[in-house]
Amino acid sequence: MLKNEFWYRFIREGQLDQRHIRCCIAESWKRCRNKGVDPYKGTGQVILTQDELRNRQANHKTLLSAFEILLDQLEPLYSASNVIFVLADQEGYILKTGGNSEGMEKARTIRFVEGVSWTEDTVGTNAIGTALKIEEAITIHRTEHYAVASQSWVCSAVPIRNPKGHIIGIFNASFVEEDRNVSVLIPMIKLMTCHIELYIEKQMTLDSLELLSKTNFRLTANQYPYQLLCDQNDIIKWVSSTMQQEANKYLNQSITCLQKSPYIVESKKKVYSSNHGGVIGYEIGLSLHENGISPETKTHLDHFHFNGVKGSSESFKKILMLAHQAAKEDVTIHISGETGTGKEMMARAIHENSHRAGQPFIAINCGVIPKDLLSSELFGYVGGAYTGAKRNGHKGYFEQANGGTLFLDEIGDISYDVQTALLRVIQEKEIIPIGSTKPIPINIRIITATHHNLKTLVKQGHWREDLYYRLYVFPINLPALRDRKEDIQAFIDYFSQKRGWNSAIFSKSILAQFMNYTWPGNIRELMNVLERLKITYGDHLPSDLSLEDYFFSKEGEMKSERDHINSSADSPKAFRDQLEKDRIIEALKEVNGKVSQAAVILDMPKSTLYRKLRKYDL
Ligand SMILES: Nc1ncnc2c1ncn2[C@@H]1O[C@H](COP(=O)(O)OP(=O)(O)OP(=O)(O)O)[C@@H](O)[C@H]1O
Repeated sequence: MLKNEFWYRFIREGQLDQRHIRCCIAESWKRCRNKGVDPYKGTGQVILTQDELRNRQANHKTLLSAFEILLDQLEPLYSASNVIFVLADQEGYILKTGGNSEGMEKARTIRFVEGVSWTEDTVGTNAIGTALKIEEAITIHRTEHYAVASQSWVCSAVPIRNPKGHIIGIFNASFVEEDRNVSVLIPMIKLMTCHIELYIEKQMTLDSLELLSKTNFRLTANQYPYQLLCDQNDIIKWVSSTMQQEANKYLNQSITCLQKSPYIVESKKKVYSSNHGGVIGYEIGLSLHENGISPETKTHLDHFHFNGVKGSSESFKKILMLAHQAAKEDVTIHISGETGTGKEMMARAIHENSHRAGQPFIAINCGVIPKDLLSSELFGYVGGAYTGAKRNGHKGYFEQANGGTLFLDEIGDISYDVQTALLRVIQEKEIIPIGSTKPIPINIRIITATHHNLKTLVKQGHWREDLYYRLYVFPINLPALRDRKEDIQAFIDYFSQKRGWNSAIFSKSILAQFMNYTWPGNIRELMNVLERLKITYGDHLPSDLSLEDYFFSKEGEMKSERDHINSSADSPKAFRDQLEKDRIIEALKEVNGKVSQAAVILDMPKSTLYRKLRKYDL
């Protein structure tokens, strides 16, 4: 049987002789038949306009350069034979052809030329179209082509991939000679394709470097406070200093990640290479959504379960939004904020809204555990590890929290040695209890908190920079109560209701004093003041009562205290401690020294209160 008899049988009768037709060809013919491709046509039919072709070529500048450089080098090869080389894009449009002039002339007769679509759907089974379909290199011999127009050709095509493995084009070699040894064709073209891919990779690195050198772009800087640079593939490569805090979240992510962010893309402008004139990336100008919350996230906020006052202030809504995102992503979180702003409460809420809910949540205040005991408390020890150790050893907090969340409060207070050990645990995801050699795998989310400015501690050399970056992955900065005063009424209602008090008894004058005060002890102090008023007056709160004696500090003193807090890294702790000590004394006085009752008033476990009594020598 003549070779094209198999083709005739399929076209006329739909018969496929599996012994003589390669499987990949049989599959392709079936696809062509299903798509209704006309086997008696098969010359190029779908043709781009000049402008469309120019646009496609501009979008594939690097690919074209690589192809043209290769063509120059292949000149001795094609001048001696009628081979032609074809570059197509990832959609099968021919971007460029080159090679033997006689071969090019023949190619023109079937419209195998620039700007023409050369897919299976348009011209039937062919090397370019079928290679795109099966995502593999393929040679199509003469009558294996579905359409007669191409049946005097032998063509080989290899997909060109970018460094991520995505197909960005096709490199094809075609010729019309009868008796050529085609077995070397595919390896040869694969080698050439490798050259193209290496060239593209090198060029992408150079483009990336050039893009980063353009970070001082001014065009959008005055217009938009937030800016990004993306590479050609829309991957974020640089964020402006106004977004620096969130750099970790966005760098090397696709720009589509902004859809769930508080930012809106306002402008996108091409960045051209000064070297080759092609597009190397985009300048993106951003603005904030109204209230800094994207509409999508806003609808999700209600689903974040928070066991306390959410309030209505925009500042806290933003925090809830961040917490909601953080809860879903299992990232390491650092919560900062003044004393009593609800850092532990937020850490717990994040845990409860995460996939780790139901697993342990362990909260430790690193600041109150004696420095020499902290390591053994965190990492545990085996029996007989050191003098004074428990006989059966001790399970450290890391192990206790395994599977869940470990909240390390006052992380700024830990020693350099503990920092080193902590870094190791984060990197290795295992702990080795003191006195043991056997590592225990650990799978937890770490949330840290501090009133210190960790960055300052790093600058001063007290804190390991590498650990800082490990912990500071997702920062959440809780607002002070004075910055969310619109929530004060909600807090009054909440705490009053919890203690069975009617919040309607607060006169306008008392509420005004609440609103005018600066709340250095934040929510905890507000809770305390309410508690003391309740104990003192019950339901008979005088409407003209002056709260001066109930507030931690008079307004004048308060201001200087706050200035003091802001000016030094160490003083807030002393200030906080004083505040806490005063609270404890007050509570004890009120219940005639009964620790368990004082613990209820102070809203802390009895064991914590005992620890604090020791700490403050009470
Ligand atoms: N949004 C809220 N709704 C109701 N109660 C809250 C809220 N935020 C905090 N509280 C209460 O305020 C008190 C202080 O909160 P928390 O201990 O979480 O603060 P903190 O910032 O961790 O304090 P510190 O820095 O002193 O450790 C707790 O009794 C907590 O229950």
